[in-house]
Amino acid sequence: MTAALVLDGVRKDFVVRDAGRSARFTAVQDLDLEVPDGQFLAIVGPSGCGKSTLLDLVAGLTTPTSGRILLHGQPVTGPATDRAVVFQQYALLPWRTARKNVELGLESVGVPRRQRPRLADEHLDLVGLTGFADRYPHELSGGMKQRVAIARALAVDPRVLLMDEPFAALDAQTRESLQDELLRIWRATGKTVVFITHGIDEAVYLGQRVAVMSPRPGRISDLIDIDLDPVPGEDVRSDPAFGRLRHRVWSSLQQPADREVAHV
Ligand SMILES: Nc1ncnc2c1ncn2[C@@H]1O[C@H](COP(=O)(O)OP(=O)(O)OP(=O)(O)O)[C@@H](O)[C@H]1O
Repeated sequence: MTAALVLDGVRKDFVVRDAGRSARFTAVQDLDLEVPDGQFLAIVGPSGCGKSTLLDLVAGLTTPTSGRILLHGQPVTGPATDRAVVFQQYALLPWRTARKNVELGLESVGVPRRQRPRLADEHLDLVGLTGFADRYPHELSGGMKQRVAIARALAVDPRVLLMDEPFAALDAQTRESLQDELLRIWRATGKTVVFITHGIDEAVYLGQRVAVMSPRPGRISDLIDIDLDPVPGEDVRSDPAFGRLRHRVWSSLQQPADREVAHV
Protein backbone atom coordinates (compact mmCIF):
# COMPACT_ATOMS: atom_id res chain seq x y z
CA MET A 1 0.00 0.00 0.00
CA THR A 2 1.24 3.57 -0.74
CA ALA A 3 2.42 5.49 2.27
CA ALA A 4 0.45 8.69 2.76
CA LEU A 5 3.09 10.03 5.05
CA VAL A 6 6.75 9.20 5.65
CA LEU A 7 9.00 10.71 8.28
CA ASP A 8 12.58 9.70 7.73
CA GLY A 9 15.16 10.55 10.40
CA VAL A 10 13.44 13.81 11.28
CA ARG A 11 15.02 16.11 13.82
CA LYS A 12 13.85 19.49 15.03
CA ASP A 13 16.03 21.79 17.13
CA PHE A 14 14.91 25.01 18.76
CA VAL A 15 17.21 27.71 20.09
CA VAL A 16 16.33 28.37 23.73
CA ARG A 17 17.83 30.17 26.75
CA ASP A 18 19.32 27.72 29.20
CA ALA A 19 21.10 28.95 32.34
CA GLY A 20 21.45 32.39 30.71
CA ARG A 21 23.05 31.03 27.55
CA SER A 22 21.79 30.33 24.10
CA ALA A 23 21.29 26.63 23.75
CA ARG A 24 20.04 24.23 21.15
CA PHE A 25 17.16 22.15 22.35
CA THR A 26 16.36 19.04 20.38
CA ALA A 27 12.60 18.62 20.54
CA VAL A 28 12.40 15.55 18.28
CA GLN A 29 15.14 13.34 16.88
CA ASP A 30 15.39 10.20 14.76
CA LEU A 31 11.69 10.38 14.04
CA ASP A 32 10.85 7.55 11.67
CA LEU A 33 7.26 6.85 10.80
CA GLU A 34 5.27 5.54 7.88
CA VAL A 35 1.50 6.03 7.75
CA PRO A 36 -0.33 3.99 5.08
CA ASP A 37 -2.93 5.73 2.97
CA GLY A 38 -6.28 5.75 4.73
CA GLN A 39 -4.95 4.76 8.14
CA PHE A 40 -6.14 6.30 11.39
CA LEU A 41 -2.97 6.77 13.42
CA ALA A 42 -3.18 7.95 17.01
CA ILE A 43 -0.05 9.42 18.59
CA VAL A 44 0.20 9.41 22.34
CA GLY A 45 2.98 10.68 24.57
CA PRO A 46 3.68 12.66 27.72
CA SER A 47 3.45 16.42 27.81
CA GLY A 48 6.38 18.07 26.05
CA CYS A 49 7.52 14.96 24.16
CA GLY A 50 7.13 16.71 20.81
CA LYS A 51 3.68 15.68 19.56
CA SER A 52 2.72 19.18 18.43
CA THR A 53 6.19 19.68 16.97
CA LEU A 54 5.68 16.55 14.88
CA LEU A 55 2.26 17.71 13.72
CA ASP A 56 3.50 21.23 12.88
CA LEU A 57 6.31 19.69 10.81
CA VAL A 58 3.88 17.51 8.87
CA ALA A 59 1.52 20.48 8.43
CA GLY A 60 4.46 22.41 6.97
CA LEU A 61 4.16 25.14 9.61
CA THR A 62 7.80 24.55 10.60
CA THR A 63 10.71 22.90 8.82
CA PRO A 64 12.86 20.03 10.09
CA THR A 65 16.45 20.73 11.13
CA SER A 66 17.31 17.51 9.32
CA GLY A 67 15.56 14.50 7.86
CA ARG A 68 12.77 14.18 5.30
CA ILE A 69 9.00 14.39 5.41
CA LEU A 70 7.15 13.01 2.39
CA LEU A 71 3.45 13.27 1.70
CA HIS A 72 2.33 10.82 -0.96
CA GLY A 73 5.93 10.70 -2.13
CA GLN A 74 6.40 14.49 -2.33
CA PRO A 75 8.57 16.46 0.10
CA VAL A 76 6.64 18.75 2.44
CA THR A 77 7.87 22.29 1.84
CA GLY A 78 5.13 24.30 3.56
CA PRO A 79 1.40 24.29 4.27
CA ALA A 80 -0.79 23.06 1.41
CA THR A 81 -4.38 22.02 0.85
CA ASP A 82 -3.54 18.30 0.84
CA ARG A 83 -3.37 18.63 4.65
CA ALA A 84 -5.85 20.21 7.03
CA VAL A 85 -5.27 20.77 10.72
CA VAL A 86 -7.80 20.74 13.56
CA PHE A 87 -6.51 22.22 16.83
CA GLN A 88 -7.75 21.98 20.39
CA GLN A 89 -8.99 25.56 20.18
CA TYR A 90 -11.55 25.72 17.44
CA ALA A 91 -10.15 28.92 15.88
CA LEU A 92 -13.52 30.01 14.51
CA LEU A 93 -14.08 33.63 13.54
CA PRO A 94 -16.71 34.93 15.98
CA TRP A 95 -18.28 37.34 13.46
CA ARG A 96 -18.95 34.61 10.92
CA THR A 97 -21.74 32.06 11.07
CA ALA A 98 -20.99 28.33 11.08
CA ARG A 99 -21.56 28.26 7.31
CA LYS A 100 -19.32 31.28 6.73
CA ASN A 101 -16.60 29.73 8.92
CA VAL A 102 -16.66 26.58 6.79
CA GLU A 103 -16.64 28.76 3.67
CA LEU A 104 -13.41 30.32 4.92
CA GLY A 105 -11.52 27.13 4.09
CA LEU A 106 -13.20 27.00 0.68
CA GLU A 107 -12.27 30.63 -0.01
CA SER A 108 -8.65 29.86 0.79
CA VAL A 109 -8.51 27.13 -1.85
CA GLY A 110 -10.26 29.27 -4.48
CA VAL A 111 -13.66 27.55 -4.67
CA PRO A 112 -15.98 29.94 -6.60
CA ARG A 113 -18.27 32.00 -4.36
CA ARG A 114 -21.55 30.53 -5.63
CA GLN A 115 -20.45 26.95 -4.88
CA ARG A 116 -19.33 27.68 -1.33
CA PRO A 117 -22.65 27.72 0.60
CA ARG A 118 -23.73 24.33 -0.80
CA LEU A 119 -20.36 22.72 -0.05
CA ALA A 120 -20.31 24.29 3.43
CA ASP A 121 -23.81 22.98 4.19
CA GLU A 122 -22.89 19.49 2.94
CA HIS A 123 -19.96 19.39 5.35
CA LEU A 124 -22.01 20.76 8.23
CA ASP A 125 -24.46 17.90 7.50
CA LEU A 126 -21.55 15.45 7.52
CA VAL A 127 -20.55 16.49 11.06
CA GLY A 128 -24.15 16.39 12.31
CA LEU A 129 -24.84 20.13 12.28
CA THR A 130 -27.78 20.21 9.89
CA GLY A 131 -29.86 23.26 10.75
CA PHE A 132 -27.06 25.13 12.54
CA ALA A 133 -25.46 26.81 9.53
CA ASP A 134 -26.72 30.28 10.47
CA ARG A 135 -25.57 30.15 14.09
CA TYR A 136 -22.65 32.23 15.27
CA PRO A 137 -19.89 30.56 17.33
CA HIS A 138 -21.15 32.10 20.61
CA GLU A 139 -24.48 30.36 19.97
CA LEU A 140 -22.82 26.93 19.73
CA SER A 141 -21.57 24.55 22.44
CA GLY A 142 -17.89 23.57 22.61
CA GLY A 143 -18.64 20.27 20.89
CA MET A 144 -20.57 22.02 18.12
CA LYS A 145 -17.76 24.52 17.58
CA GLN A 146 -15.32 21.64 17.19
CA ARG A 147 -17.71 20.03 14.70
CA VAL A 148 -17.63 23.29 12.68
CA ALA A 149 -13.82 23.23 12.81
CA ILE A 150 -13.83 19.62 11.55
CA ALA A 151 -16.31 20.54 8.78
CA ARG A 152 -14.06 23.44 7.76
CA ALA A 153 -11.04 21.12 7.63
CA LEU A 154 -12.88 18.45 5.61
CA ALA A 155 -14.52 20.90 3.20
CA VAL A 156 -11.22 21.55 1.41
CA ASP A 157 -11.01 17.78 0.79
CA PRO A 158 -7.54 17.24 2.24
CA ARG A 159 -5.89 13.88 1.75
CA VAL A 160 -4.58 13.92 5.31
CA LEU A 161 -6.39 15.23 8.37
CA LEU A 162 -4.05 16.33 11.17
CA MET A 163 -5.67 16.65 14.58
CA ASP A 164 -3.88 18.10 17.61
CA GLU A 165 -5.79 17.09 20.75
CA PRO A 166 -9.03 18.25 19.18
CA PHE A 167 -11.30 16.94 21.94
CA ALA A 168 -9.14 17.79 24.96
CA ALA A 169 -11.21 20.82 25.97
CA LEU A 170 -14.55 18.98 25.83
CA ASP A 171 -16.43 17.26 28.63
CA ALA A 172 -16.25 13.46 28.73
CA GLN A 173 -19.67 12.80 27.22
CA THR A 174 -19.23 15.26 24.34
CA ARG A 175 -15.75 13.86 23.74
CA GLU A 176 -17.09 10.32 23.41
CA SER A 177 -19.81 11.36 21.01
CA LEU A 178 -17.33 13.30 18.87
CA GLN A 179 -14.97 10.30 18.88
CA ASP A 180 -17.79 8.17 17.44
CA GLU A 181 -18.64 10.91 14.97
CA LEU A 182 -15.02 11.13 13.85
CA LEU A 183 -14.82 7.36 13.33
CA ARG A 184 -18.00 7.51 11.26
CA ILE A 185 -16.60 10.36 9.14
CA TRP A 186 -13.26 8.61 8.74
CA ARG A 187 -14.99 5.44 7.53
CA ALA A 188 -17.19 7.48 5.17
CA THR A 189 -14.36 9.54 3.67
CA GLY A 190 -11.36 7.17 3.81
CA LYS A 191 -9.03 10.02 4.82
CA THR A 192 -5.67 9.40 6.41
CA VAL A 193 -5.89 10.73 9.97
CA VAL A 194 -3.03 11.60 12.32
CA PHE A 195 -4.57 12.23 15.73
CA ILE A 196 -2.54 13.55 18.66
CA THR A 197 -3.81 12.87 22.14
CA HIS A 198 -2.77 12.67 25.80
CA GLY A 199 -5.42 10.06 26.40
CA ILE A 200 -4.49 6.37 26.26
CA ASP A 201 -8.17 5.36 26.09
CA GLU A 202 -8.80 7.84 23.29
CA ALA A 203 -5.78 6.57 21.34
CA VAL A 204 -6.82 2.92 21.66
CA TYR A 205 -10.46 3.67 20.89
CA LEU A 206 -9.76 5.70 17.75
CA GLY A 207 -6.53 4.40 16.30
CA GLN A 208 -5.97 1.52 13.93
CA ARG A 209 -2.44 1.94 15.16
CA VAL A 210 -1.04 3.80 18.15
CA ALA A 211 2.38 5.42 17.96
CA VAL A 212 3.91 6.00 21.39
CA MET A 213 6.36 8.90 21.72
CA SER A 214 9.07 9.07 24.36
CA PRO A 215 10.42 12.46 25.43
CA ARG A 216 13.69 14.40 25.26
CA PRO A 217 14.25 14.19 22.47
CA GLY A 218 10.92 12.97 21.20
CA ARG A 219 10.89 9.88 19.04
CA ILE A 220 8.53 7.09 18.22
CA SER A 221 9.33 4.46 20.81
CA ASP A 222 6.60 1.94 20.01
CA LEU A 223 3.97 1.19 17.40
CA ILE A 224 0.99 -0.85 18.48
CA ASP A 225 -1.59 -2.30 16.11
CA ILE A 226 -5.11 -2.00 17.41
CA ASP A 227 -7.23 -4.84 16.16
CA LEU A 228 -10.46 -3.65 17.72
CA ASP A 229 -13.26 -2.40 15.54
CA PRO A 230 -15.39 -0.15 17.71
CA VAL A 231 -19.01 0.03 16.66
CA PRO A 232 -20.61 3.33 17.71
CA GLY A 233 -23.08 2.63 20.50
CA GLU A 234 -21.33 -0.55 21.66
CA ASP A 235 -19.18 -0.47 24.77
CA VAL A 236 -15.84 -1.63 23.35
CA ARG A 237 -14.05 0.07 26.26
CA SER A 238 -15.33 -2.70 28.58
CA ASP A 239 -13.95 -5.40 26.29
CA PRO A 240 -11.00 -7.27 27.91
CA ALA A 241 -9.08 -6.85 24.62
CA PHE A 242 -9.44 -3.07 25.01
CA GLY A 243 -8.05 -3.33 28.54
CA ARG A 244 -5.07 -5.37 27.33
CA LEU A 245 -4.24 -2.86 24.58
CA ARG A 246 -4.69 0.02 26.99
CA HIS A 247 -2.21 -1.63 29.37
CA ARG A 248 0.19 -2.27 26.52
CA VAL A 249 0.21 1.45 25.60
CA TRP A 250 0.45 2.47 29.26
CA SER A 251 3.47 0.19 29.80
CA SER A 252 5.14 1.59 26.72
CA LEU A 253 4.73 5.11 28.07
CA GLN A 254 6.71 4.26 31.23
CA GLN A 255 10.05 4.79 29.49
CA PRO A 256 12.86 6.79 31.14
CA ALA A 257 13.86 10.08 29.45
CA ASP A 258 17.30 11.61 28.78
CA ARG A 259 17.72 15.36 28.71
CA GLU A 260 19.28 16.84 25.62
CA VAL A 261 20.35 20.49 25.65
CA ALA A 262 23.56 21.38 23.81
CA HIS A 263 25.08 24.82 24.37
CA VAL A 264 25.79 26.71 21.16
N1 LIG B 1 9.10 27.38 19.36
C1 LIG B 1 9.74 26.70 20.32
N2 LIG B 1 10.88 27.17 20.87
C2 LIG B 1 11.53 26.48 21.83
N3 LIG B 1 11.16 25.29 22.31
C3 LIG B 1 10.03 24.76 21.80
C4 LIG B 1 9.24 25.44 20.78
N4 LIG B 1 8.17 24.66 20.48
C5 LIG B 1 8.25 23.58 21.27
N5 LIG B 1 9.36 23.63 22.05
C6 LIG B 1 9.81 22.62 23.03
O1 LIG B 1 9.83 21.37 22.36
C7 LIG B 1 9.34 20.35 23.23
C8 LIG B 1 8.16 19.67 22.56
O2 LIG B 1 7.06 20.57 22.54
P1 LIG B 1 5.64 20.14 21.95
O3 LIG B 1 4.71 21.30 22.09
O4 LIG B 1 5.84 19.58 20.61
O5 LIG B 1 5.24 18.97 22.95
P2 LIG B 1 3.84 18.22 23.11
O6 LIG B 1 4.18 16.77 23.24
O7 LIG B 1 2.91 18.61 22.04
O8 LIG B 1 3.37 18.80 24.52
P3 LIG B 1 1.88 18.92 25.11
O9 LIG B 1 1.34 17.53 25.14
O10 LIG B 1 2.10 19.50 26.48
O11 LIG B 1 1.10 19.84 24.20
C9 LIG B 1 8.98 21.02 24.55
O12 LIG B 1 10.04 20.83 25.45
C10 LIG B 1 8.84 22.48 24.17
O13 LIG B 1 9.21 23.32 25.25
